[in-house]
Amino acid sequence: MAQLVSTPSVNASSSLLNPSSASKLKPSSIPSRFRGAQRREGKRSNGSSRSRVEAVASRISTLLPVSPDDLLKADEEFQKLKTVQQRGNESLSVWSNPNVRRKTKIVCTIGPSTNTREMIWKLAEAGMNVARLNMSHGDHASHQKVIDLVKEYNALCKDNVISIMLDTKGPEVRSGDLPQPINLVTGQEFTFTIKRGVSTDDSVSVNYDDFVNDVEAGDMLLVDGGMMSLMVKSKTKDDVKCEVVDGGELKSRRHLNVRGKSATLPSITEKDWDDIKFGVENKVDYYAVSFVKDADVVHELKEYLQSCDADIHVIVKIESADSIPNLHSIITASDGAMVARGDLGAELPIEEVPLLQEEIIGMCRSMGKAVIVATNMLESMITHPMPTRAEVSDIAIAVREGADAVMLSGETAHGKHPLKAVKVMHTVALRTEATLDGSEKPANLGHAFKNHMSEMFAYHATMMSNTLGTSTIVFTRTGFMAILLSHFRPSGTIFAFTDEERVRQRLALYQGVCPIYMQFSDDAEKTFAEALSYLQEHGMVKQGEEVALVQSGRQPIWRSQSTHNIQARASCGCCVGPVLSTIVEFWNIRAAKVAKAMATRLRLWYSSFAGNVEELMEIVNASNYLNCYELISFTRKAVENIAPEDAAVYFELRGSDREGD
Ligand SMILES: Nc1ncnc2c1ncn2[C@@H]1O[C@H](COP(=O)(O)OP(=O)(O)O)[C@@H](O)[C@H]1O
Ligand SMILES: C=C(OP(=O)(O)O)C(=O)O
Repeated sequence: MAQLVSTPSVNASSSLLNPSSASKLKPSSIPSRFRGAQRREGKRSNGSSRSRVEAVASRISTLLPVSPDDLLKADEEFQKLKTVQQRGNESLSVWSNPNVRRKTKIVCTIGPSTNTREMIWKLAEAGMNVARLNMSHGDHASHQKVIDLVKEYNALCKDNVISIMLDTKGPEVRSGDLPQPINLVTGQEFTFTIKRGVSTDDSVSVNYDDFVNDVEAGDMLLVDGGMMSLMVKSKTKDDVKCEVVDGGELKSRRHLNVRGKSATLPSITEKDWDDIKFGVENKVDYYAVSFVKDADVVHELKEYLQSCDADIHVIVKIESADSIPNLHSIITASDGAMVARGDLGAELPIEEVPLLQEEIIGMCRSMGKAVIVATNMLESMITHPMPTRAEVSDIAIAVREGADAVMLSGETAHGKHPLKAVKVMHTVALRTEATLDGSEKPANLGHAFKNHMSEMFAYHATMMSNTLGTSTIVFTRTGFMAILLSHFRPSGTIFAFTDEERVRQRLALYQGVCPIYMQFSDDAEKTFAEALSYLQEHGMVKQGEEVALVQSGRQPIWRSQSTHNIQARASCGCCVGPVLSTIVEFWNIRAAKVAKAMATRLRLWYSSFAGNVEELMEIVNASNYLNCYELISFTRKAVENIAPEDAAVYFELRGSDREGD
């Protein structure tokens, strides 16, 4: 069951997000598709917005979509409505905690610079949402310590939560350990050998025996994605002899890629299976699986996880040349993807990376999967306290392209300025988000979800909360509906209340989701009241602010017999009693038949709304598609015409579908 509620919102200030700071932008400095906030500002000061809202709303109510063309026209009208309505109370601005207000999440790789209690705490307070453990480095004992520290933080800190992501080493090829860095000079001869433990001035071990078989004379070897490069000249049984093309300092355990080739090892190696078991024992939230080449490996891992009853989500790292032809099936099989630009830009020509980034983000967004952009985002901050301008732009682009999260690697693992790097990422993401017109019609996820009813439900809930300018509160036991809502990218925050600690921890990765643990009461009103007072106590929602309530679940908290339920409410101050309720329930209404079933099964209860009931019924009777436009225009009229304390309007549609989350 799912449910949506709404009530009037209040502005809160934030240096980056308040309307006055947004209006300081020069119009010409923002591309047109990002000017929504400005358009709204301009219109807001332009006379009575309420009467214009009414005018547009009434036009919408006469334009009932009965064909695809009508839907387009209705959409145009809907866009006009959005530009004139009051949205000074952007729900983004109500988050007092930096982690909460920002929508794009930050993944931090934990390493020698950050693996202490003090640094984990400081990273979390600076904005880290996900702690990444790179199994290419460290041992189980050192990773165990970090996992324990993050869990300790999560247990103590009720209003912030950090996910744990275990990143497998995969079939990567690395040079061996060195007592000290070797200086490679352009033009010199240098040998990589499969013999173990070699480190001289002109040779070093590699960790992969088939390296000699995989490379040919003429291949270009890239160290650390191209920081240094060597041309293969010849090979023997054990050695690959090279000439240094671009020299530099070779340190311990550096990445080696052969330009244009993937290693022939399986994606999950024996070491990876060991690390995966370690992840199961420690109940991590995510695996980031390195060098995935096809969907089979994801199915294999998921089967294994199911066999040991481990509820861990799988993020595929897109970094192998071989993965590109199989992108669609790989992402379909997974819970999300990481654009691992380091290896991707080594296996493929570097100029392909931004194009692939955009394509992978787009694919994940259309398939309802999480997506992370990784590597080199603030690389210069490993040594410098300030980022380059190009790095700042890189973060902004990932945010605009719609990534769920952006990732820091060496910046937080072994950099000199880990906290500054997180703060820069936080500020740039937040600033960029403030220019995005989040009130756009939500993305259509097509048939990405098996549970089509839930998808449609989340779509309309998003539409309604965007139009009314509210945050969303979702009650979820499995996280499903919170994740679904996140994929539709509502303009307001998604406050996800869950009674499962694991779900709370997992949801930290998802764009726009603020996960909160709460025990659900059998009494739905009590649960609502507790959720609202939690948000008010924590300064996340102000008294009188509009909120939208959405509920979903096989074990619903709202009404035991229903599956889906949208409700729009207006509350006065901290009063949670319904002032305006619009409840739409779907039961066994298959997608194609939704419209008719909804209209014919509609029932209406009302009090103090006599004036508009006839009009409402006209809308409903004339329409064979009761959709969000009508709900919204109806809701707005009701809000504007009724004294909030005594209105109670409630209409309901029923079917018998039992799907849910
Ligand atoms: N757990 C760890 N222990 C020691 N060093 C680490 C650890 N994690 C990361 N690092 C260091 O931080 C660097 C950057 O991290 P990352 O990008 O995740 O690694 P890599 O690029 O080597 O795969 C690594 O190359 C390594 O030097
Ligand atoms: C994120 C990446 O993977 P890793 O840090 O494990 O090399 C990458 O290659 O960009």
